[in-house]
Amino acid sequence: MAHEILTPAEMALVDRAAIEGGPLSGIDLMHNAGHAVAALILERFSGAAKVDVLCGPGNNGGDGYVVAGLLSDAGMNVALYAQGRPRVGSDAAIAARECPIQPQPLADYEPEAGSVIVDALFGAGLSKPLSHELCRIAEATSSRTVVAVDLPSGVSGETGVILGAAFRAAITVTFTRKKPGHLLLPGRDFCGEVVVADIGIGDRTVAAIGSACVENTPAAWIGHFPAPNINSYKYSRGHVGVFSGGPAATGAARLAAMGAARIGAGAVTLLSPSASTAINAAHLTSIILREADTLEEVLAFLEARRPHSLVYGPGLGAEADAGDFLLAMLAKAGGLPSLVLDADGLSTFAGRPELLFDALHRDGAPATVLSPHEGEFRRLFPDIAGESQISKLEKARAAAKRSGAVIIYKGPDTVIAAPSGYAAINGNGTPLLATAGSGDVLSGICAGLLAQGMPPFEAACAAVWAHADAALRFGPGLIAEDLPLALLPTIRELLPARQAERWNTVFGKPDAQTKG
Ligand SMILES: NC(=O)C1=CN([C@@H]2O[C@H](COP(=O)(O)OP(=O)(O)OC[C@H]3O[C@@H](n4cnc5c(N)ncnc54)[C@H](OP(=O)(O)O)[C@@H]3O)[C@@H](O)[C@H]2O)[C@@H](O)CC1
Ligand SMILES: Nc1ncnc2c1ncn2[C@@H]1O[C@H](COP(=O)(O)OP(=O)(O)O)[C@@H](O)[C@H]1O
Ligand SMILES: [K+]
Repeated sequence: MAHEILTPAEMALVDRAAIEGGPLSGIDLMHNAGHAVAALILERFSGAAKVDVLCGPGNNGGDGYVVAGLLSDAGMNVALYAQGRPRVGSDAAIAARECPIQPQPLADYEPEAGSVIVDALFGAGLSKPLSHELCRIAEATSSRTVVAVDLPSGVSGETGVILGAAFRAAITVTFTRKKPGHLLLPGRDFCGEVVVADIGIGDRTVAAIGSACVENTPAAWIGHFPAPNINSYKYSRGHVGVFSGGPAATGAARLAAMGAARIGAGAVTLLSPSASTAINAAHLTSIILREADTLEEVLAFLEARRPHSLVYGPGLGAEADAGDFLLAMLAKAGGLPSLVLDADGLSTFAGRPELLFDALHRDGAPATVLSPHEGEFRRLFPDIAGESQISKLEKARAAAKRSGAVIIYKGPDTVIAAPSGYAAINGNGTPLLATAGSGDVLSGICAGLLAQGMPPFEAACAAVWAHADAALRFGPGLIAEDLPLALLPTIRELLPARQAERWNTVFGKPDAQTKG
């Protein structure tokens, strides 16, 4: 799969394996990397008055020397500024020797208007915060056009964290695969457009490293995306149960219900306390309404209607009784359908999360997706949230392992992680989603996909991607009520893609394996 995300350490292993396996040597790869960056600059910025190439002491700097030589050969006005000389015998030292331009000391560098700046200071090897001098240069270039080689210097490729300060790139050209720092915030914000260049390392060499992380694109889950069969009927297409809150908080559950219905669940039942029945009835048409005040009434519904998934949390109130009710349901219901816990269904376990985790690890526990935003994550996993050294990716993985559930760790850089450690980082998030109730719709979309038989990790990934894609297509002015209907263009493109995937399967390409 060509959508793996590699940590800098994994990338170094891939580089080494490629060099050892041949036919390309380290300097060949560096030439290819430099070619990719130079070609992009010639394509996009050939009219620039000048190109200033800033080179560091390692192989990132080596790429910079190649870029400088190529652009100069192509007739551009190039100046080179270097910090430190490459280590004798390194590929970067070869590249520096081959470069026809004499480097000037980086300390003398002052950006000029009209120049394009190539940041080839540090990439995967960034090991400490930028010095004061480099912070000054990063700051001085912040309003200029910067093309970053591999990563903007100062961005941690592993975590996306900024070490001291970072260059703000218009375009980042990285090699072979993206790194977490290209997708996780704040790094993503410093990368600008990210271009992944092929420098001659084959997919097999990458696959052999066994990265357990992908970028969340349809390629990661389209093989599991549900499509109705010709003989489907409403309940076989997927039946979702959504728990409604009390009379003052019913909207959240209705948003989830509409999300589930629009993503293709054939039937959605809103389980409503009797006090909320009238208000829910006044707002619902195709969604089925069922009164349920007690655990017995809920269990009777589960027994009689056998829904395929449940949404528990939006609008329920974060008091302890919401959690107690869920635990009782988990203890009593045999073969509970898959479950999406969101919002109050998470917050109700603040201070006692192990009660939930124990229940989810028990034999016969349902497949569960937890979809916390930052605050809910902190309530359920305070120690993991407080770890300053690990990335959002690693936090989501640790939370999934501990809870036994798939985690959708929401935010502008949503991470989805399975208890196995397999994870995806979402790249299509949009601030248009920062609107009240959009998370409720997401929980419904996820439950709708689960009800249609999508495995939990893939359902979570698909829900996150489709949710953001719908928002992007709808555009400014979006509110949560718009989201279910806004899903239609997204689904209309996904279904033919699913069909094409089926044909690939018929012609021998293996169907996607579940990663959950
Ligand atoms: N053959 C290959 O593998 C290929 C590699 N490729 C390219 O190589 C890049 C990785 O190269 P790399 O491993 O040499 O690391 P790089 O980013 O140059 O930094 C290391 C140097 O910087 C120094 N340093 C670090 N942080 C610092 C700071 N804050 N302030 C000051 N100094 C700092 C660090 O010092 P040290 O930590 O040792 O003290 C060391 O000297 C990768 O991003 C890609 O562009 C491509 O050509 C494709 C083929
Ligand atoms: N700035 C942003 N960029 C991208 N996605 C965002 C942003 N802010 C919020 N989101 C997304 O919007 C949704 C908000 O969910 P949540 O915080 O639970 O809101 P609510 O409780 O109001 O429904 C999540 O899917 C989150 O990832
Ligand atoms: K760089």
